[in-house]
Amino acid sequence: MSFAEEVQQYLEKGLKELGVSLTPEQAGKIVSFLSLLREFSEPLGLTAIKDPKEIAVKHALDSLSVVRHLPDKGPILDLGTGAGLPGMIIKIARPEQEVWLVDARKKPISFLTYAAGVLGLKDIRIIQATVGRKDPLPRGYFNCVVSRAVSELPLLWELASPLLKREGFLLAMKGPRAGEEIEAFEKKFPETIVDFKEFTLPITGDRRTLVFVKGSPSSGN
Ligand SMILES: C[S@@+](CC[C@H](N)C(=O)[O-])C[C@H]1O[C@@H](n2cnc3c(N)ncnc32)[C@H](O)[C@@H]1O
Repeated sequence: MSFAEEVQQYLEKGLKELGVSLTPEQAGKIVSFLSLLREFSEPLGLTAIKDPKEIAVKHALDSLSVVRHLPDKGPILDLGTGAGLPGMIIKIARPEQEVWLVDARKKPISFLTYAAGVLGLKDIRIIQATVGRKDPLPRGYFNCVVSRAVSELPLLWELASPLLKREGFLLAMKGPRAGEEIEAFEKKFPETIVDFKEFTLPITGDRRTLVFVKGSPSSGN
């Protein structure tokens, strides 16, 4: 069985478990993206994961698990997208929504620009910038900033909050032991509204936590 066929099988199985439905075109684009990722992974140092099952679960299904929690409309930013995770998968799952992928490093940004062209994705902005350091991103513009494996919550909130609309929120993708981090965050930022959801990934059963942070209406973020 080819890499793409194997990834597709795991993806189909996992989508059922997640309760997410994609069109055949969207599923095909995800498989194509993961195949490109595998091809360019070693030369560009993009991701250490090579096994089709792990790629399907830890990259695609983990990224897809946030889609139902995203706002239906309005721009979304993936802060520290690296090889496009979760942002590229979100863009494929939400083709009509404006999605921005931002990373400080040049190589992943070149890869993502190429991949977006191959996949024919529209309304996607792929930008090399270090968020927080004279970055060119618009302030108060995004309905959601999503981020995986970039930093602890306090720094993430400091970077994300100026970019969010008043009603926007940060969605931080965390591992199984986010409780202490959330508690410490709430003490440091008592003016924020924090919520979280724990779940297990399909197929592997790995535990994950999604953390949602909003500025309180009176704090102006
Ligand atoms: C461990 S990688 C995670 C990449 C991807 N989100 C994932 O889950 O596979 C962290 C990424 O965040 C990027 N990063 C860290 N701080 C950043 C900042 N302030 N602005 C933009 N990118 C940042 C790094 O360049 C790196 O690519």
